[in-house]
Amino acid sequence: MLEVRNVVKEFPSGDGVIRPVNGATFSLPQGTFAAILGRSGSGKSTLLSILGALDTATSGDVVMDGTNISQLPPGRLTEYRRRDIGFVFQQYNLIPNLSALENVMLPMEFAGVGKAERMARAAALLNEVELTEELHQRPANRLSGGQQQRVSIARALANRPRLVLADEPTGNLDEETGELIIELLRNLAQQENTTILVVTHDQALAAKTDRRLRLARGTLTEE
Ligand SMILES: Nc1ncnc2c1ncn2[C@@H]1O[C@H](COP(=O)(O)OP(=O)(O)OP(=O)(O)O)[C@@H](O)[C@H]1O
Repeated sequence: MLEVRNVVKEFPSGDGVIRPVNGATFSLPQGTFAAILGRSGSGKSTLLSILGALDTATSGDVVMDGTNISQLPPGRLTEYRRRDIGFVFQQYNLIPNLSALENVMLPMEFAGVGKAERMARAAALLNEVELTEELHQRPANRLSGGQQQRVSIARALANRPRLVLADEPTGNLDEETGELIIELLRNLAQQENTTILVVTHDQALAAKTDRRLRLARGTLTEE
């Protein structure tokens, strides 16, 4: 269960501050597939960074399965990010000179998983995202945008994270490919019992999630 309690994030701005997140409170039971909606500049990426421990909240608490992330020392925070969070980005962020298989194996190497297990898990995940034929292709020259995003989803799931954060994962894809990616995320949330939180502008895609949270003027409302 992910619990977000009264999270506030301020940035200095001129003489004062801006507060793109101003008292966000919600909770997501494990395995939920949820969307965050909101206009450009409404603070969606800021909130995602806080949940993924890439940034810290000004105040408030993020609690994952009873552990208050907001109070972890820096070393434990890195461990939390590495072990419990998977990230999916609009730009895929794959390593161009590594094969699809090697890209998915990499986070497991950082987590200290042995080579045979890394290979087996990476191949199984790439099979789940229907890239069995592309294991040894390199993203840069041989994979389409949709295929690269599927590799990045497999990579995000590599260490069996409790939470996957996806920032506009379909932003660079055509409508049909975008729908396939969302479908895939939904199925994986169920199969792997991972909570998935997707930031999207796309209402049609958001409609496929279990929960929709709208961020406006710093606060979240359930749609
Ligand atoms: N590091 C920072 N320093 C100062 N201001 C910031 C910082 N990061 C974000 N902001 C400001 O916080 C507000 C929210 O930005 P954020 O990127 O979270 O919005 P968003 O909803 O993700 O937007 P988009 O949909 O365009 O990606 C914006 O006004 C932005 O300029």
